[in-house]
Amino acid sequence: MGHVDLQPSSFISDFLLQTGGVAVIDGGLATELERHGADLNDPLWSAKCLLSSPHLIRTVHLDYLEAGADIIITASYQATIQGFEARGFSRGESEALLRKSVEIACEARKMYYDRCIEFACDDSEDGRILKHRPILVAASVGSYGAYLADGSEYSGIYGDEITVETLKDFHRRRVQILADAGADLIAFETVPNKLEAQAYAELLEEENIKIPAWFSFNSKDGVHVVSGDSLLECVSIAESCKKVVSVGINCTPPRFIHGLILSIKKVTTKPILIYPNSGESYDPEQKEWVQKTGVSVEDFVSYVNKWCEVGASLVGGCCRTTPNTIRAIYRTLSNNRSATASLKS
Ligand SMILES: C[S+](C)CC[C@H](N)C(=O)O
Ligand SMILES: N[C@@H](CCS)C(=O)O
Ligand SMILES: [Zn+2]
Repeated sequence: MGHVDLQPSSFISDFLLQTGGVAVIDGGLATELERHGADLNDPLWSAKCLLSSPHLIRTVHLDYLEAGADIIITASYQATIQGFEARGFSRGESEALLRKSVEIACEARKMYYDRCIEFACDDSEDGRILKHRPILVAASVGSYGAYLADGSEYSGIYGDEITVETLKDFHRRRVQILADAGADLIAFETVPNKLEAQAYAELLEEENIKIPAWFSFNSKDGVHVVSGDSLLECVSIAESCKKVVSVGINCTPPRFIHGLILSIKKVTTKPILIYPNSGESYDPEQKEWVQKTGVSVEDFVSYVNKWCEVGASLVGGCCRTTPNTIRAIYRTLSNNRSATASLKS
């Protein structure tokens, strides 16, 4: 990926030095797969495409890189060994599918670099950003609630039977496989409650996971994480874990982000990441979004500089955001980023 130090403490700060102070995360992966015609009404949701259309996943990763993303997130959000086994795959086949999610993203990065050499230009006439730069592949780990495939990652209510140990057992092998598959970091995404944050932090330490991680929580009131647990307590768990290199918020309406960054800043010294959704709401029964309840790309992007001013260092989009959103974020940030880079040179 370039010359980024692999020490957790400086991993993101070194990367940010190379990106001009702020890094761009990609946008909704499942959203784009659906926009290209994939039917995700399935317990595996976006992970279904690892079986049916890996080429489409690669295309979407490439589209995000050409829109200016510095970090792409793999299609493993709802890819679990338990979910694949329920589909009739063997343990070995299920593990291979997890690895495949990382391989696809790495292939897209390689193809992108090849295109940069072929068409060398920072901003081509057709709007593609073909700029050789360090690119990180983040291996997505969606929550236990995502595996339940009923929208539980938006409630975070797992019931009394689910404990830290249950969650560690659920995620252990999956995290080990993804960590050894060639990704640069693990993206624990859409973390809905404190219990799961605790389980991830313990797994990172106990399993001696060799790559760093980020923790990204979701909120539906701008104050707590979705379960109602304290955001500050959740962020503090991330703050205490040396292997966590960034902490923040994803898949949360843009209107809450400003306040959430101000809260997070009180309890972390780590770089803050945010990749909100469009603000639309999700119907878990139909597995569909309630359209037109969110904000336009223009409104979304109008917040971006403010989010950075108050402390966000990595900015992208989650569900219902597209390469257009990411291109607009890239453009909004690029003036600031080149100014920072020239000050440092
Ligand atoms: C982030 S939500 C839109 C993911 C989808 C959910 N786990 C489902 O299977 O419906
Ligand atoms: N990385 C996942 C997150 C879903 S909340 C996606 O973009 O589909
Ligand atoms: Zn999302």
